[in-house]
Amino acid sequence: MAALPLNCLGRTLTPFLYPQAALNSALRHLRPRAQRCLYSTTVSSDSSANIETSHLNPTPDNFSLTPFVDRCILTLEAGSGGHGCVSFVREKYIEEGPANGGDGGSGGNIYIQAVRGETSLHKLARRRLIKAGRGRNGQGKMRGGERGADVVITVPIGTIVREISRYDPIAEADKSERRKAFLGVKDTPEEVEETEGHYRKDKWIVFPGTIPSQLARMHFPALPKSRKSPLAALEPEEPLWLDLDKHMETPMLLAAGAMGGLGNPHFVAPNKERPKMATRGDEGKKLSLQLELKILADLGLVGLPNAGKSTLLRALTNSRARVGNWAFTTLQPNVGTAVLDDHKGRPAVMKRGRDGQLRENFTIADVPGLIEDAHLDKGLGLGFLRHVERAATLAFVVDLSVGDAVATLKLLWKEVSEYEALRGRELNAETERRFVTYKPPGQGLQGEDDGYDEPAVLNTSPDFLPELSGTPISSKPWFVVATKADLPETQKNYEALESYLAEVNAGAQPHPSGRKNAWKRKIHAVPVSAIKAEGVEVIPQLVMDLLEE
Ligand SMILES: Nc1nc2c(ncn2[C@@H]2O[C@H](COP(=O)(O)OP(=O)(O)OP(=O)(O)O)[C@@H](O)[C@H]2O)c(=O)[nH]1
Ligand SMILES: [Mg+2]
Repeated sequence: MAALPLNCLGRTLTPFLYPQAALNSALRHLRPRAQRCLYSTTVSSDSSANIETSHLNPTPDNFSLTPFVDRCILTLEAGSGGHGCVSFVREKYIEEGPANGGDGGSGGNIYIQAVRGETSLHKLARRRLIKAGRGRNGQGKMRGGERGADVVITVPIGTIVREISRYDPIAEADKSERRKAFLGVKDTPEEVEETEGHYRKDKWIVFPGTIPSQLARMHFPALPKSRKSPLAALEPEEPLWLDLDKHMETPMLLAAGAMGGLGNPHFVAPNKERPKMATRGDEGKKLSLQLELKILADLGLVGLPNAGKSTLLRALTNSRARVGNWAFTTLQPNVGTAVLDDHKGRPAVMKRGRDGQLRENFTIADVPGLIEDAHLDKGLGLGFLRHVERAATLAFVVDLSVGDAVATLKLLWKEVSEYEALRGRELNAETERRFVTYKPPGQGLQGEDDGYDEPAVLNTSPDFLPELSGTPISSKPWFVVATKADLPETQKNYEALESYLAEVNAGAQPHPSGRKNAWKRKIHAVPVSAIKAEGVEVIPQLVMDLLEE
């Protein structure tokens, strides 16, 4: 103990108080920095059973499970407008003052914002219906109503928003008017009567205490046109199709609130100085949306069940993913962040990301294991392959202690590339379906031979295009992590894998994906023992190099 250099002891843990901790800290200092798990040097024969439980070899109940939902359907309702007010000036010596009812406040808007730190859609999935606040009614003395409260929906980065349906009362009214104008249909006398001169319960507010017989005698002006909120110009084009793949500093408008009703001063006319009516606020628009989260990690782990993916995630990050010696321990994706520092506050790897920013960390997505025919939705396959689809780089995790590593790698690639082909076919079929076919005039709306046809819109399909992933999976940079290298008799398996990859690199063997334009600049194999955290320290540097490509 006395022979240990004092400067290598922890500053707060003195040997006097914590002899064991000080000893450990000193030993860590004496160990060589890079502990690359090279086969010749660090193969050991003890199995995981002999390794005592630790962060990397936890007991099956030592894990933290964060709620995770990656799809949900939401109904959004923008705020309705408040009603206008019917009121008159009332002061001493002014018995019958002029109208002074304020306008109703506009309804609240609905915004969406993708933020760092959110990882799942479970909170939204639980809510289902999200409503913005209604505008308050106008008040006397020309006081306008307060605006309704806005709502900001925060979603994780990587969320795709698709519109299922929408109901916009103003657009509907507009459409039917345009239709009438096109067909040259005049309003029927009853309709004219209903809009001008008569009371409509759904449109007008009258002076409190007005009795029906007075109502029948009252003359109402023509209904003012519904007003669009000025903010509506900022709404994205319909149908909504958003891929929120970046952190957003400011929220983005999805649905603007409706306008409030007009107070009674709006209806003052030369022969009518004290109008006793105001209009009701408009109804807010309703949107039904489908949200889908496709994790955007820097590194995606692909492997068979029980290969050791979650252990590898634990070794590289602070994650507490569940680890267990059985297949399908992981049932939902885990995302961990690997911090690139040397535990002294300085970066261990200095790299700039694609946006030119210095990277301090990178994210790793551990998804449930793939089995044969995962692309046909066997096992937990298809649901989670889409999280792999958007990872920037891939690590194929191969268990050296079970079966032929080369065959396993080929099987994994087969599943991944079948999935890619499936997506490609879906996309082609959808593109064909969306070609607009010419319809001669006269074959307009079904069942009505009125010659009016909706203007041709390209996006009329109720279900939308599957989104284009940036890069095809086979073009992503990838490497192989050969894990469980601490187990006996895994060396041969690793050597076979290494020589196979050397042949692929040299072009003597085809790429395991079977595609021509697949990425194969220099495919690395990294032997590791995740359970002992040996060999894993080369992975951050490798990932950062690949991310730069
Ligand atoms: N000896 C040894 N055992 C390991 C190593 N990595 C993982 N294991 C063990 O392998 C078993 C499976 O590990 P997991 O990390 O749960 O495997 P997984 O790939 O996440 O499995 P699924 O979630 O079911 O797909 C556990 O018992 C681990 O302790 C390793 O490097 N060496
Ligand atoms: Mg797992």
